[in-house]
Amino acid sequence: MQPTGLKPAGPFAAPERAAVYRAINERRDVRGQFLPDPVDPAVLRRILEAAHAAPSVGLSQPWNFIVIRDGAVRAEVRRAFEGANAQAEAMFDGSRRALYSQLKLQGISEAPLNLCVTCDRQRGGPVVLGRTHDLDTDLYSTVCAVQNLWLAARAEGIGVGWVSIFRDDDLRRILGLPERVVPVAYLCMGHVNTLYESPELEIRGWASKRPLDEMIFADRWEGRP
Ligand SMILES: Cc1cc2c(cc1C)N(C[C@H](O)[C@H](O)[C@H](O)COP(=O)(O)O)c1[nH]c(=O)[nH]c(=O)c1N2
Repeated sequence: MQPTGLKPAGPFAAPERAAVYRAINERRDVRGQFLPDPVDPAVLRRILEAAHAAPSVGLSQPWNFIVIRDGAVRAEVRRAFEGANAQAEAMFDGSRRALYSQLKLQGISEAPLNLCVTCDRQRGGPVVLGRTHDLDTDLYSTVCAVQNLWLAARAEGIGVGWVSIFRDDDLRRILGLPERVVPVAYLCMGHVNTLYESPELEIRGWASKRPLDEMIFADRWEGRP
């Protein structure tokens, strides 16, 4: 007799597996391909349900989703990006700086929907199972929710672009976040007709994908000390 709550768990049927891997492999970070069409609330709901189904430390579910449609708020966020991006550009030298200045790194105003995924660092109380020795596991949990969201959005034909070039204080002020709440991911979202076949940063010559075999070590760290 199986204990209550268990159900059979075998591999998915081949087309279902293919769909999962397709979503993973065809997910892209979107900056410039957003269409102005609004995102259907039912579609957004499914995408947020996917995010909310993510694993979380001690089942603390530390995330919130701030849904931003207001153009005035987006304009303010866009200004915050411009300020931080000017600082960012100055951190690179020579030809890297020139290339950086040509990259489009956000679609805040073009995307009809922006979403800030936050992490409440006090969710679940003072002691959370699994977070007792690594306080950042609530942040890792929130990132799991972001990845679920990103994959579900791909399956729905909704592009997502993550923007992290902000001064923390700016986002906090604009979105009215209390001290205990961390803005983990600022996402631009909207319908897309086309997506790049590989990461745009690779196509534009900024960075390239590394082979998986370089990433796999056996038993111990095998890279540079
Ligand atoms: C935590 C974090 C933060 C950012 C990003 C991603 C992640 C995970 N990415 C997107 C990033 O550049 C992109 O994921 C990689 O280049 C790989 O491309 P694909 O996502 O596979 O298309 C990103 N992109 C961008 O244009 N502006 C940004 O500020 C950021 N910030």
